[in-house]
Amino acid sequence: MKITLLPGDGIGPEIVTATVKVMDAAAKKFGFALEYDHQLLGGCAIDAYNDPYPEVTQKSANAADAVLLGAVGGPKWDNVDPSIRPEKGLLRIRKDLGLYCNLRPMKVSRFTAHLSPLKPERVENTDLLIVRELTGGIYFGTHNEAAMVDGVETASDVDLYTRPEVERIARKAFEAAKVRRGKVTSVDKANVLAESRMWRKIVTEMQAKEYPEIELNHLYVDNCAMQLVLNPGQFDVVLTNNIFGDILSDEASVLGGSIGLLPSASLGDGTGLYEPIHGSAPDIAGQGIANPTGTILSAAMLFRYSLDQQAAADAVEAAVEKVYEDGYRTPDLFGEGMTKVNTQEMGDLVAKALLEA
Ligand SMILES: NC(=O)c1ccc[n+]([C@@H]2O[C@H](COP(=O)([O-])OP(=O)(O)OC[C@H]3O[C@@H](n4cnc5c(N)ncnc54)[C@H](O)[C@@H]3O)[C@@H](O)[C@H]2O)c1
Ligand SMILES: CC(C)[C@H](C(=O)O)[C@@H](O)C(=O)O
Ligand SMILES: [Mg+2]
Repeated sequence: MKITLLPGDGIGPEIVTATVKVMDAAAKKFGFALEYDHQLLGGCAIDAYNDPYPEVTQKSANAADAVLLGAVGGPKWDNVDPSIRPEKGLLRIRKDLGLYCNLRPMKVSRFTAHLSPLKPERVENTDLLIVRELTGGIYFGTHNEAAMVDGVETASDVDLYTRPEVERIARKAFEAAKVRRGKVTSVDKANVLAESRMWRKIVTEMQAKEYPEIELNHLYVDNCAMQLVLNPGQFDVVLTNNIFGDILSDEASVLGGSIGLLPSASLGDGTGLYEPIHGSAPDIAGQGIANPTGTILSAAMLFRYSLDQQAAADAVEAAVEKVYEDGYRTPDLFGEGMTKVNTQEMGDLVAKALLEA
């Protein structure tokens, strides 16, 4: 099976290297072959091709069974033309592969709940899935960069959704809720935004017509941000648009102790892309201390959704659990009585636990 590897920038190459060890261990154990094609995306691709999503990467990704991404971006490219920023490369690959559905599961682990910024008893029952629309909304509306309009410097971004875009992502959320705990919370800003009012209307109609067995409630995004801290256990599936999903998933991630733990799957009708939810962490890049767990768990999602290797997916997740149970931690989660490990040691430990299970 062909996997395009896009390590990207900052800590990206470190966490992807650690994850490949785990993927290789899983392939060995479950008897399938993985063929990797390393390509460039983001800042490193700007340096090499003056293009954050060069043609060679496009060809590889489109031909692959799945794509594994580290992260892109960093201060080195902060002042490049906005049309070729590293992040633009990420948006382009999402659009090119038609990855409208971004799944960001957040389950607080019993091994890290005590490191949550909240009291452990407040977070220990948290098990939610953010279903984020990924190829529409304000990220993909017209961007007018700052320019003088009537003598005033002005910039704007258009927030646009169509009915089919809302319906297909809402369907993913309702279907996910069916095999979870049967509840969808749709998050919008319908008290202010026309886009949100249409979103809420469509989601409400779909629940009534097609998913009466699913419990649906709506929250404004500001209230949702507060509820995530106050009572995260109330959420099952959180359905939301591109920008709110981006913000709420970083907020939710840290309830379990570190943003380094959260994986994601970006799915459409073709090749899927898998990446941790965090960025290139320039502040710790090159030190070998980044937590690769979110990327390793993204590889588990890759096995599950793109390669149909369910046993391998379960085994990767179980191996991560075992390594945490045994007390190994990267510095972001290090505490009393734990054994401190670096990025590559964490990858080695998970690979070993998987092979020995
Ligand atoms: N999917 C992506 O490629 C992606 C996602 C988010 C941000 N970015 C980009 O990354 C760059 C940096 O963004 P930022 O600093 O706002 O967010 P970030 O997620 O890179 O970092 C935020 C904080 O979390 C820490 N952190 C992140 N991942 C970690 C890990 N695996 N282990 C331990 N600590 C970790 C960082 O050290 C930092 O303190 C920007 O250029 C941004 O656009 C890329
Ligand atoms: C880097 C950026 C474009 C990206 C996003 O906003 O989608 C990131 O923050 C994410 O969460 O994947
Ligand atoms: Mg983000």
